[in-house]
Amino acid sequence: MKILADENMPYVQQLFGDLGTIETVNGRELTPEQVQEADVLLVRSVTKVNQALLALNNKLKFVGSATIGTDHIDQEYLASRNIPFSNAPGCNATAVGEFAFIAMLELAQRFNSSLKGKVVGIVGAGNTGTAVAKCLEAYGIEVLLNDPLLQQSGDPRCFVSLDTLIAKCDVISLHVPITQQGEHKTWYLFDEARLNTLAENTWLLNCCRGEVIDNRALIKFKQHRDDVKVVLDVWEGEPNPMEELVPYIEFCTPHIAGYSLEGKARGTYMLYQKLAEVLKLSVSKEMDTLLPKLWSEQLSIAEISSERALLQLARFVYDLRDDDELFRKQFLKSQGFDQMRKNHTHRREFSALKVGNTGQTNVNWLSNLGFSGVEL
Ligand SMILES: NC(=O)c1ccc[n+]([C@@H]2O[C@H](COP(=O)([O-])OP(=O)(O)OC[C@H]3O[C@@H](n4cnc5c(N)ncnc54)[C@H](O)[C@@H]3O)[C@@H](O)[C@H]2O)c1
Ligand SMILES: O=C(O)[C@H](O)[C@H](O)COP(=O)(O)O
Repeated sequence: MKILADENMPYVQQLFGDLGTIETVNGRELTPEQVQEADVLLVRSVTKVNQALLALNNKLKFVGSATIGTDHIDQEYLASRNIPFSNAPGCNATAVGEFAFIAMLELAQRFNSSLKGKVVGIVGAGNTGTAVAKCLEAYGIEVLLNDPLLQQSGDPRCFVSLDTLIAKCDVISLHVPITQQGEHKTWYLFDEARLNTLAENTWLLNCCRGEVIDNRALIKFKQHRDDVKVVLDVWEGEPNPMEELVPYIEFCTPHIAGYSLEGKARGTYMLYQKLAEVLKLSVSKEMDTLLPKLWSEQLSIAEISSERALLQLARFVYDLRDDDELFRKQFLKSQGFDQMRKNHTHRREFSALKVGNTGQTNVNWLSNLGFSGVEL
């Protein structure tokens, strides 16, 4: 069996090695000729899987995408050819949640403000939006949710309209899929008109898909609204963000909010489980055996006495400033955006850090935030 896998997918050899021959490929540049002989195709978000890509292949038994988003997959076409497909819902939700939380702490530090006391609005309350809310609520932040689809489906949480969220929130974090049709389409959800409704001093974060914000309109908006601060992990026209936009953005990253080691491993592992199901094989491998051990058992804290101290702890896990600095140096170079993604050192999730409590009792909330080993 020939298994074609994106080169940016960790643990493919360990999980799929027994099942066939693995060939790794540059997902962005994959051609129909390369796919021709594949029995299994494992991709990430940069590969458009459609009729054009699969035109020469008549033996494909499974397509898997180790991602949450599925906008790069023509699922109707796969179904028409009876090719089973699976993505990896939720695989990197914790990574995105922690990324957005850390970015908010960084913004607070940069603008001599405090995240504590702000109201945060989450647009799209699925896996990643809920993961952000979990971090914020653990830290005692008030969160408002907007998700008309979940609201209509009877989700028992409390929801508000997007207009109310914009009016009431100091911080807005976007977590919707990209959709181009229907009543709740998200393409340019934040267009010029909506950007102009943002309250003074709003912080806006986008960790979902670039085209949820009209990036040209954002440039125009920022030219006269310096009070609004923006964090972008995703960009219209990836891998080529608009050059004029970058100077207006507080923290820039190349679509790596979901790039925790755990998140990527979970993505590959979920495809392994799905392929085993499709091929009627038993699942013989455990995900936990793939990951390195807990990161540190040494870190003992008396208490997190201030938001600054919390940021220090967060930076120990992931220092967003490093990626931002590298992004500004690299994004205009040929393949700069993709090289940064390819070479990204996977950060660990909070759960990989075992924090020892040296006796104080007021650090219990850190375990709600996701850290391991915090005890009363
Ligand atoms: N930056 C990254 O690395 C990264 C990582 C993971 C996911 N993503 C992106 O984030 C998206 C969301 O991921 P998820 O796991 O939370 O997906 P999800 O499907 O669990 O949740 C998305 C939610 O958005 C809601 N929604 C859809 N249209 C909406 C609208 N117009 N207004 C408000 N809510 C709306 C849906 O009802 C759903 O509950 C993915 O589709 C993917 O494109 C990016
Ligand atoms: O949809 C997702 O899960 C993310 O956007 C994904 O993690 C992006 O990373 P990529 O698949 O492009 O490596």
